[in-house]
Amino acid sequence: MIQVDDLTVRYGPTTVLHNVSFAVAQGESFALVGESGSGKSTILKALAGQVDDWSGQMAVGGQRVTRSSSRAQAAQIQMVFQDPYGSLHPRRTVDDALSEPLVIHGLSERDARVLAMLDAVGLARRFRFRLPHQLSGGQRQRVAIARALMLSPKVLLLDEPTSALDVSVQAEILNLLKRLRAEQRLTFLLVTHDLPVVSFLCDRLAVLRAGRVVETAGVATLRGRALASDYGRELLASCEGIV
Ligand SMILES: Nc1ncnc2c1ncn2[C@@H]1O[C@H](COP(=O)(O)OP(=O)(O)OP(=O)(O)O)[C@@H](O)[C@H]1O
Repeated sequence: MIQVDDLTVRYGPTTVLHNVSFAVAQGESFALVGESGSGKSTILKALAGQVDDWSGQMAVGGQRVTRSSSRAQAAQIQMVFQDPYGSLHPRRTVDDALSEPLVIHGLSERDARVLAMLDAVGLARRFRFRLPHQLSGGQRQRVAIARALMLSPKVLLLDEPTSALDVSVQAEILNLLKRLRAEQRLTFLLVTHDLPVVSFLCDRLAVLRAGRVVETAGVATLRGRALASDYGRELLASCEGIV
């Protein structure tokens, strides 16, 4: 479903990704882990067409990502960010946020679709006309997830989707993502610092360091604390006892 080959990305004179390659099968949940600045978010941005200076090949659902990917193609890939305040307009209601993708893509039955999506993400219908600041962090993240799913994408790119939330709320959102993935046969590409999140939500992971993939492994290898690379072992040591 996602194929990345030899992806190199530059910001000005600085190369931040060096020949990154990995593949994610349909329905799979794949994590990108690694220290801050290793280039994890840049991979998501490149797949979403938000990076200008790149080389290599990327494809989603068999369609190559190009510098001018079409709107129809973009609808197949949606992003969810760490901080839903960043992605939700402060003066637009939940209803606005969920209706907007439908309006842009000329889709009908907006009322029914918005209500069905509120139900799908476990947000009571009474929140429909609230503003983001009238919601809790977890509720806002449910809205951001709902918005990302409005166009029935095949792939969700998740950038630290729970790291801004309280621990108890993190578990709720992780459970929600797990359920939605199964129900909607989604493919996940997830950026996180949090190895327990990988263990809970993912099938495989790639370990990044300084813009390079140093290891790709199955989640059983992570749970068995058997990552092969030196850096993978360092990451495991930093969360001793909790993976
Ligand atoms: N728009 C930008 N312009 C210039 N440099 C950037 C830009 N965005 C990211 N970078 C740099 O690219 C490198 C990779 O950043 P990226 O955000 O992909 O890392 P990350 O692994 O996701 O880090 P974090 O976990 O902190 O989000 C970093 O050195 C960062 O400073």
